[in-house]
Amino acid sequence: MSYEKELAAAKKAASLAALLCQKVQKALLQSDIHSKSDKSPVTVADYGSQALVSLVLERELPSESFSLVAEEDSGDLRGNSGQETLQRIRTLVNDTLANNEYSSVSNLTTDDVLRAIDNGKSEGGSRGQHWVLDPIDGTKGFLRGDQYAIALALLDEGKVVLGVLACPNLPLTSISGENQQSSQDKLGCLFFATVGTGTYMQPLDGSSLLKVHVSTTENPEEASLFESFEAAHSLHDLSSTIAKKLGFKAPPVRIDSQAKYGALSRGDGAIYLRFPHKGYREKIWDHAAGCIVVTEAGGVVADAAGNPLDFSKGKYLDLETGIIVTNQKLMPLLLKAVKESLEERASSL
Ligand SMILES: Nc1ncnc2c1ncn2[C@@H]1O[C@H](COP(=O)(O)O)[C@@H](OP(=O)(O)O)[C@H]1O
Ligand SMILES: [Mg+2]
Ligand SMILES: [Mg+2]
Ligand SMILES: [Mg+2]
Repeated sequence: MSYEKELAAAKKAASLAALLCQKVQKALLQSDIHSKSDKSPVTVADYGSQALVSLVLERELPSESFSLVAEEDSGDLRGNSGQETLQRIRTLVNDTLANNEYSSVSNLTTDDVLRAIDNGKSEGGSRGQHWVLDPIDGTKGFLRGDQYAIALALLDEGKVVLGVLACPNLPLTSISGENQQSSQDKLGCLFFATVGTGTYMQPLDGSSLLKVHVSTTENPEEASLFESFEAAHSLHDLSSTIAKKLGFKAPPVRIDSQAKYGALSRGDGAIYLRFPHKGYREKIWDHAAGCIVVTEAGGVVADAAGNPLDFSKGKYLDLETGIIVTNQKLMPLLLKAVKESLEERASSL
């Protein structure tokens, strides 16, 4: 089955959401940032992005069975304290629609916006098709002015069949360790993949198209390792033990969001390691798009036991703690180093 129509709609939706996020990041007001019940941050851009993607997908792909599993919900926007924020989201969404090809639907009410956000309430699963959305992945990076991604994927019978990653702050050129970033670098990448057809990258303005491949290096000494910027999201000391075992020379590249998967898909680095603290449960929207972007570029994504990720179990990924991403040649070596490091860590605790 081809997913051409779905891909075109997903690229449109993610690109439009990226425009909204860029506008907010440029002029971030303190009043735009809120704390969710789990204390994680959420901004008007997270909500606005979710509403836009939901609206564009529904409009481009009319279907009775539209299902979206997305990170945010409208709960905090419905009370009195949420009204000002809701108005701001509505203005952002309407302005973004009006300035693009959707001017005829840019008169949304606050109820329309709440409904669009809550469209993302599906639970996913192993039957039928479900869209999976992280409207801003890396909200902490977004707030720092660093990396973030709009991550959109499609599940069909429990498998990821399409993924789009919009990374507004990612340079179009490599971010590998030895490449010093310069302020001249052009920013803004869109990665996309459908099952069986490879991974492509284009500038967010759509001006050119490039097929990308993961690094084919077998030698960790010449490779970069990616991990979360936030130490609370991944055990930096554990990845450093693994890196030492493998003989990595370069320090890790720490960046936020699924931009890591995008950068890996074009060979900027060779390994991405993610080891959350005990008890954390990974959500499907944090990995679905990134996973297909890397695998279609020739890479492998696995949990710490070497099993592929299973996206068919609802909102959560059910896995052996840890996510590891690399090319086919390095995976056996990496799994061995991960296993040894985890055993050493367990015996020292
Ligand atoms: N304690 C924790 N351990 C691991 N991941 C966490 C975490 N708390 C939040 N996250 C997830 O880490 C994501 C960001 O990943 P990264 O560290 O690679 O930038 C967050 O996505 P959001 O920013 O969409 O909420 C969130 O889902
Ligand atoms: Mg979040
Ligand atoms: Mg996320
Ligand atoms: Mg998010």
